[in-house]
Order: sequence, then structure tokens, then C-alpha cells
Amino acid sequence: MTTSTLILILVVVAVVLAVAVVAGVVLNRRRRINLSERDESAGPAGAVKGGGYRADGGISLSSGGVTTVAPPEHPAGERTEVEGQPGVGDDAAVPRDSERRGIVDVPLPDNPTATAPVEEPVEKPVEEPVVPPQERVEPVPEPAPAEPAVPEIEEIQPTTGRLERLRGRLSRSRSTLGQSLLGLLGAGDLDEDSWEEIEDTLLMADLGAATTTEITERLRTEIASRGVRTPEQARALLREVLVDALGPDMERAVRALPHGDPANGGKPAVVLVVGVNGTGKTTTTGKLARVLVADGRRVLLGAADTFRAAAVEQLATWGDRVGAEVVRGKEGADPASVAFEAVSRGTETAVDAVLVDTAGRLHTKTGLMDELGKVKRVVDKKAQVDEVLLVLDATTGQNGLTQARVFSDVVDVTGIVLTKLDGTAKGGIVFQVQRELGVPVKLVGLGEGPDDLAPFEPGAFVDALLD
Ligand SMILES: Nc1nc2c(ncn2[C@@H]2O[C@H](COP(=O)(O)OP(=O)(O)OP(=O)(O)O)[C@@H](O)[C@H]2O)c(=O)[nH]1
Repeated sequence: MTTSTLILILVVVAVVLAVAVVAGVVLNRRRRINLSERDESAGPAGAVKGGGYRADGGISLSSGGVTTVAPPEHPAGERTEVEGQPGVGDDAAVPRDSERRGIVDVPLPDNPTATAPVEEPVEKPVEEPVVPPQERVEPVPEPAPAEPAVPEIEEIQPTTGRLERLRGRLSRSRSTLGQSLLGLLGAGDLDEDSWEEIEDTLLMADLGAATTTEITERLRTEIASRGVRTPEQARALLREVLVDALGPDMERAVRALPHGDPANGGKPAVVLVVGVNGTGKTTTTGKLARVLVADGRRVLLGAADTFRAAAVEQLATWGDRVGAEVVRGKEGADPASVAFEAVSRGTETAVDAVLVDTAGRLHTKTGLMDELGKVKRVVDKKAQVDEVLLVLDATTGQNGLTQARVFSDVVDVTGIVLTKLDGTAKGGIVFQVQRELGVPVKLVGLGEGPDDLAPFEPGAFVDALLD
């Protein structure tokens, strides 16, 4: 090997070594540049400070503006005990077997002082809470205290002589009962057929078998003993017998007057109005209120017929018309509590009478009838119940009597109101119902008008049938 060859080899080796050194340096530099490039690519050069952490994304500086980006979750939030990572207040030692966390990119402010900016106390504009349009309520000016409405009290027909005035309403009963009987008796020389006809007439008019037999027998006896010859004599006898059968001595006053002066510690009278739906309870309660108001009494109405919402409204209307306060219960409320409340209120306000319209229950529903018994018992705790008026629809005949029996088993009925006598030819029900219950008919309904309620007077009633 020549010297020149040896020099050439050394030169080549030197070149290779130099290349290797240069390559190593370049590779080493590249690694550093990669990191640097990543840092630079993270944002504009001016913004990248603080060792490559981005400061432009997470922390909103309060300037009174609106935050547009949600603040990042604090890394501590990622830390849970199960990960075994130390948290604030934990031991610094990380369990050896714990999973290693990756690098968490934590955004920090570029200026450490900015982490806790001392804000100038700026008066923030008070922001109105944003209310959806549909929830916005326009302020409504307080209404001026209304003058208490003075109810316009209707003129009420005098209560005396009503039966005479309304006698025309009994025309159907008059022609089928009164006129038929007068025709048969006035004809003289009554044979068995005539007496049978008289019996049939009485039965058809709903007097009932017992009353019919009693009346027929008495007529037979009296005609024979008195020697009745003329139609006038026959009429006079018939009147006498019929009036007697109606128990003219029965006490028919409606017990609706107070015990003492309510303004001076006296107690109001309490009247319960009971009966099956549709018989005319509410109407009768309203009509009776008018009778009392016409007599100069103060009345309170209790709408305990919570079974039917309209009944409450109906009674309220009656109350308005006579200026009577109405204590009402919601539909389905306990009638006993409404009745109790009405009586309490009536006592407080010192009215003369509290009229309670009760729920119209079907007599076949035992539970509901028990409820009526409860109304009476509950009211009894507060005040004496003076009158229990059973309202019966005269047009329902025997059905009405069945109702009457059941009601009188549940409450002590003290008086009967026979309604719709104007629409029936069977006015004879008056005789039967009194006999059946041993309770007087005190009032009769002779129409739908507000003053079509009359006191029952046997003499006037019979006259209306016979004249
Ligand atoms: N012709 C006539 N109709 C009457 C009389 N009394 C009540 N009525 C009518 O009978 C209907 C029923 O009367 P209400 O007073 O609502 O009967 P109610 O017993 O209170 O009925 P509920 O509230 O369902 O229990 C109404 O149309 C009244 O106008 C009457 O004496 N003669």
C-alpha cells in the first residue's frame, strides 16, 4: 500500500466520520425543533409565553363583558380517589401500582398575576332577569276597594192568603176529585154503585186505601144520621169530612223563628230541607227564604247540596234575590261540614234563620241516607235543629210515599212540603202522606214562580177543591 493510498483511506474515514457526526447533530436538532414547532403551531408567536402553555383559551378575564367560552374544568375534577392520584390535601406519594396518568393540558394565564386579578370595584349594571314573554305579567293596578254591592231585593208577594190566590193552580185536582164527589153526593139516593164510584174517585186522587175507607164510611154515617137532602148540605158535609181527614188541629207553623233575639245572644232557627233529587228542595229553600225576608227576618242559606254543583249556584241566585248570605261548599264537599259552617256563620252574624238545602239523595242508597243523618247530628252539636222539612213531589204518588218513609227513618221529619201540586190531578196525596207519616204538610208548592209557595191550610185547600 502506497502512502497516497493510505492518505486516501484516512481521508475517506475522516469524511465518513464527519458525515456521521453531522448527521447525529442534525437528528438531535430535529427532535428539538419538533417540540418547538408544536409549540409554535399552538398559537401566534406573541401569544405563546410561559413555557409553551396556551393562555388564550380557558380563563376569562372579567371585564364586564360576556363570557363566550366555557371555563375548562379544573384538572382536580379529573382526579378521583379510585385512580389513586393525589389530590389537594392528599399524601404526595403515589402508590406504586397506580395507573399513570397521561399529560393533562392545563391552561394557565400567561401572567401569574393575572390569575388573581384585583378588579376595580366596578358597578355592574343590574341585569333584568330575562323573562320569557309568556311568563311576563303586566302589573295590574290594585283595584279600588269596591263599594259593597247593595243587593237589589225583589218585591215579595205577601204570604197571607196565598193559598186562596193560588187556588186556580189546583184546578186539575179540583175537577177530578172535588167536582166528581160533589156530583155523586149531590145527586141524592146513593146506591152501592154510587158509593163504589165515590171510593174509586178518592183512590184515583191518591188518597190511599185507608183514608178512602175512612172518608167513605164517615160520609155514609153522616148522610144517614143528618138526613142530607140537598146539594148544599152534601157539599157542607163533604167539606167537613175532608177537612177533618186533613187533621186541622195539626201544628203547621214552620219553626223558622229565632230563639230569643240573635243580636242579643239569641240563636237562629235552623231548618234542614231534605228530599230526593228533583223534588224541589232548592226551589223550596229559596221560596221559604223569601217568605221569611218578607216577614222582616234575616236569613242565611247553607248550600249543603254538594252532590250537584248547579244546585249550589241555584241557591246562590235565590240568596242574591233576597239579600241573604249563602254559605256554600265545593262540589263533592262533605254536606255535614257545609251545614255546620252555615249554622256557625249564621250564629256569628246573628241572623234569624239558617236554611240548609241538603244533598238530594236517592233513598235506596243507604250510605247516602246515612250521610243525611250525619248532617243532622253534626248540626245538632252547634245548634238546635228546629225543623226538618221533607220535600215531596206530589206528582210521584206512591213513590213519594216510599221516599217519605225512608227519610223519616233517618231523620225526624217535622214537616212536609208538597211541591208541584199545580201539575197534578192527584192532590189527594196530601191526605195520604200526612196519615202515613203522622207529620203535617206545612207548605205546598203551586208553581215555579218565586212566590208560588203557600202555607197549607186544610179549610182553604178543601175549598179550592170543591169550589
Ligand atoms: N210546577 C212546579 N214546579 C216546581 C215546584 N217546585 C219546584 N219545581 C220545579 O222542579 C224542578 C226541580 O226543582 P229543584 O229545586 O232544583 O229540585 P231539587 O230537589 O233541589 O233537586 P236537586 O238539586 O237535584 O236535588 C225545578 O224545575 C223547579 O222549578 C212547584 O211547586 N211546582
